[in-house]
Amino acid sequence: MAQPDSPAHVAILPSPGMGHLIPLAELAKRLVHQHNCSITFVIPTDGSPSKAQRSVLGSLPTTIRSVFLPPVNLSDLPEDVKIETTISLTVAREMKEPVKIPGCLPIDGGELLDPAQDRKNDAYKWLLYHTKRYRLAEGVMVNSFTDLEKGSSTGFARVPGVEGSECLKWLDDQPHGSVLFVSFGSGGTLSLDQITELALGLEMSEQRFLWVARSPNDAVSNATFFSVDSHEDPFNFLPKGFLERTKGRGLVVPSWAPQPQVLSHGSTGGFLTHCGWNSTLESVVSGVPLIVWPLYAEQKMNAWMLTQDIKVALRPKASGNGLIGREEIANVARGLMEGEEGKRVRNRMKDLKEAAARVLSTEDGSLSELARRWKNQKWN
Ligand SMILES: O=c1ccn([C@@H]2O[C@H](COP(=O)(O)OP(=O)(O)O[C@H]3O[C@H](CO)[C@@H](O)[C@H](O)[C@H]3O)[C@@H](O)[C@H]2O)c(=O)[nH]1
Repeated sequence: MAQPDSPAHVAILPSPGMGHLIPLAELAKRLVHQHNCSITFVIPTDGSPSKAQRSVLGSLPTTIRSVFLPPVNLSDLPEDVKIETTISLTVAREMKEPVKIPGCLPIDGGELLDPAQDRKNDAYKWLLYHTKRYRLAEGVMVNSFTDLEKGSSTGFARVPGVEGSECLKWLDDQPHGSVLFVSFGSGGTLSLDQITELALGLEMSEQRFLWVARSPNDAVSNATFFSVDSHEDPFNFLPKGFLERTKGRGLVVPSWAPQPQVLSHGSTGGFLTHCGWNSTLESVVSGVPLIVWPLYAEQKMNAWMLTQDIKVALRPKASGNGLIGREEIANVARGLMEGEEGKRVRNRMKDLKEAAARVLSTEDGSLSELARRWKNQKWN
């Protein structure tokens, strides 16, 4: 409850999906740094927070706090449920299910340790404070042994560390502007046949590439929207011998890569993207031209704008069976990285990068006005 000259405390409720959390995290940083607001993220979820969510939230200044709402059980929804319904239910429902801690048997909330029971109590805040700091440690010694707590030790080993640095190191060794980054956002998945065509197309193109691969889903194209992680090892679905044949020239990473850092790396020269809006903006900010491959949501509209209006992207065509074939992928990848058409979109992207830098370096008038209104708001 802000007094006229005390800083506003803003609660941000991002709807599910990394593509919604990431821009709000950027907004939160601006509100803290430029307008002295304090921020609490209130995050809905259908399970335990994903690695990617934890990594974004963990990278924020300590003045930005986050609390996770109890996970919602969505298992009784019909199979053909649309993502908009799932998102709405995740934001609206109260959870009565046992808490799912990674690697552990689901446990009734009442059985959790005492300080977790009363959110108003200081002990609860200290519990959150200390547990969040565990991830800062290089390692953790635990007074137990694996056979006693198999599940939880596996879950614990999956907590994110310096993951992602592998691909940045690999990029360091590649020539300037030579690598095509291939990624379908936080939720995008392809069918098995399409994965095969994409892999063989990248191979045929003879371009360098960094591909964030997920296991296939033949039914929907946004199968990892909520969880990011593939359910099965994506490498099991690549064509036989593909990794060996492209070794050195291509790198495949499972499920997630540090995308903004990849896009701003000097070796990255193109981005094959599903056209999520954040991916689009991140590419613009880094001046990286695009190959557009829209999958769901409003991505076709973004692809249209990028190819037809501002003309910073090339678009491969699907064949009669709905698949984008390997030859088409190879041609478009070569076209972007080496062709005349690629040169044209690259130059336009360079101009846009400069325009984006101008916007980022100036004070945002509308945000200042909003912060001023929040600050002066009279609360009942
Ligand atoms: O391996 C990865 C994959 C993604 N990201 C990040 O995740 C975000 C993905 O956002 P976005 O490109 O917008 O894709 P979605 O997560 O699919 O976003 C949803 O929300 C967007 C609006 O916020 C819409 O434009 C999209 O269509 C919708 O799918 C970006 O910041 C990426 O940098 C990574 O860091 N590493």
